[in-house]
Amino acid sequence: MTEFDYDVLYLGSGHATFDGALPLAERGFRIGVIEADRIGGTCPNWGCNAKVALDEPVTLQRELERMHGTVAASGQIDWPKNQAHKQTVIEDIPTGLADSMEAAGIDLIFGKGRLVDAHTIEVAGRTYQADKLVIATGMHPHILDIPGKEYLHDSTDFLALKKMPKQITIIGGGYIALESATLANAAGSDVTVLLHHDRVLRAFDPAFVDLMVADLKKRGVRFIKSAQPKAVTAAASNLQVHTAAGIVTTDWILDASGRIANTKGLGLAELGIETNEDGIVVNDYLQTTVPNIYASGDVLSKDVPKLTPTAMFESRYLMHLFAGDEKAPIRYPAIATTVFTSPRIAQAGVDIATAQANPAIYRIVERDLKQNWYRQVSYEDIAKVKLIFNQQNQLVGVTEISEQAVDVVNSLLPAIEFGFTPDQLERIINIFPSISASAYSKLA
Ligand SMILES: Cc1cc2nc3c(=O)[nH]c(=O)nc-3n(C[C@H](O)[C@H](O)[C@H](O)COP(=O)(O)OP(=O)(O)OC[C@H]3O[C@@H](n4cnc5c(N)ncnc54)[C@H](O)[C@@H]3O)c2cc1C
Ligand SMILES: NC(=O)c1ccc[n+]([C@@H]2O[C@H](COP(=O)([O-])OP(=O)(O)OC[C@H]3O[C@@H](n4cnc5c(N)ncnc54)[C@H](O)[C@@H]3O)[C@@H](O)[C@H]2O)c1
Repeated sequence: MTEFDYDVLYLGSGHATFDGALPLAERGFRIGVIEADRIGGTCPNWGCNAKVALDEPVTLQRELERMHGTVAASGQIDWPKNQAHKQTVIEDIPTGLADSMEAAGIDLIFGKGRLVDAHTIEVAGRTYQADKLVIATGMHPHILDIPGKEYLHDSTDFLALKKMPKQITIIGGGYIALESATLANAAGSDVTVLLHHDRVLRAFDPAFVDLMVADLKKRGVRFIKSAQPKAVTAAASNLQVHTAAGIVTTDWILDASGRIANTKGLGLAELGIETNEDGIVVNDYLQTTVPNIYASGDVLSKDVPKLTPTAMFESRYLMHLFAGDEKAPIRYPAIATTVFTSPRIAQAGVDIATAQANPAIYRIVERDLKQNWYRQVSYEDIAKVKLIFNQQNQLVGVTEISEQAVDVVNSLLPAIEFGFTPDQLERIINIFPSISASAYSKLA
């Protein structure tokens, strides 16, 4: 191994890298991390952290609204202040991460990396060699290739808006489209969502998605179905989006039509590393078609959701594999996910579509949580849960729509992942009253 500069060299510094690279370095491995942009990648800089910081006032606004005047406040969001607060909260994260990595002995190499052979990456004319390479280059926003595409903005631009435009048009019906629609609407913008077909958030329970969309419509968000954009033109004081369903006039356009794996320009094809439309193809050990080159995080072609906790799990799996304390293929646990709308929709484990398709295996119990006295404390009016049990009465899946859905799903996750039996469920004594106590009540 000593002929190489490093034991492991990572391309990219996001969660798919640092959650595993750090402990690996602490265990004495020689690690290099190459980063072309900000340390930490999408999640802390242009994703989860930025988004959830901007969303905090929305949660508060909704709670004030539900309290029906118990607390006197307008709930109006001061967008420039919200933006400034978000910036304060996230701006030191890259430095903090870089300091931790350097303190653990990791070499940070800045610049755009490209593989030149199975052990070598070139950055700005210099080459670095390692026994193992990990490609963790993430994804970038897809931008529609239409006339006037220069007027389209991506989620990074949206999360950095200094001033909230009066009118926003959002293209797409995925996580980013719905979260941004919620945020912009709550901040006072007039929001139109252009849908490719007729449904949004296809990975979630359609009945719960309909409830959330109905609430957004009530708040003034306009959804236009089958409105594929064909062109954008500039008028005197605004923009016009020409769609299959007519012309939409707007001040600002967010293109949230998906994200694409960063596989181009890395020299992958030259090395015979297989890729497809979804990313880099790997085996169950996250190994590419070149045995000493691995891939991790969003850049992977995979069946599990492309989320931060998935990237973290993969980077830690590789850490254990490289350190020799893991020999088995990767085995993903139940992965919890939410869309940060208001109310949220969160889910984990077996999903509703699978449960409905297999009634002999799964039993779905639906509860309207408005009847739950604890939810009445915070006047939760859109609050429903679907619990999925197997034939042994073990909880195998949950999906909830409510303001507190994230905490409910997180608190039920151990029961799902470890297959708690009814007897074990009875032994769980949560703090009372609390959301976890409410989530676990009547499960056994
Ligand atoms: C707006 C938004 C909101 C999101 N919200 C959530 C959320 O709430 N919860 C959640 O779980 N997930 C969320 N996600 C998804 C989450 O951000 C990703 O799943 C996660 O960041 C993936 O980590 P990664 O390390 O695989 O990729 P990234 O974090 O994208 O890191 C890849 C890194 O590689 C670098 N890189 C790329 N090419 C090269 C090269 N050639 N040389 C050197 N460096 C290179 C990039 O600059 C980048 O820093 C969100 C994503 C977006 C866009
Ligand atoms: N809360 C979270 O965990 C969170 C939040 C944001 C993003 N993310 C992650 O980031 C990734 C990207 O999110 P996203 O919302 O960009 O993607 P997405 O795949 O969730 O949604 C893309 C949307 O664009 C639409 N679309 C696709 N092609 C189109 C076209 N040509 N014209 C018009 N519309 C088109 C799709 O129908 C879909 O509704 C996802 O993998 C997601 O896991 C997660």
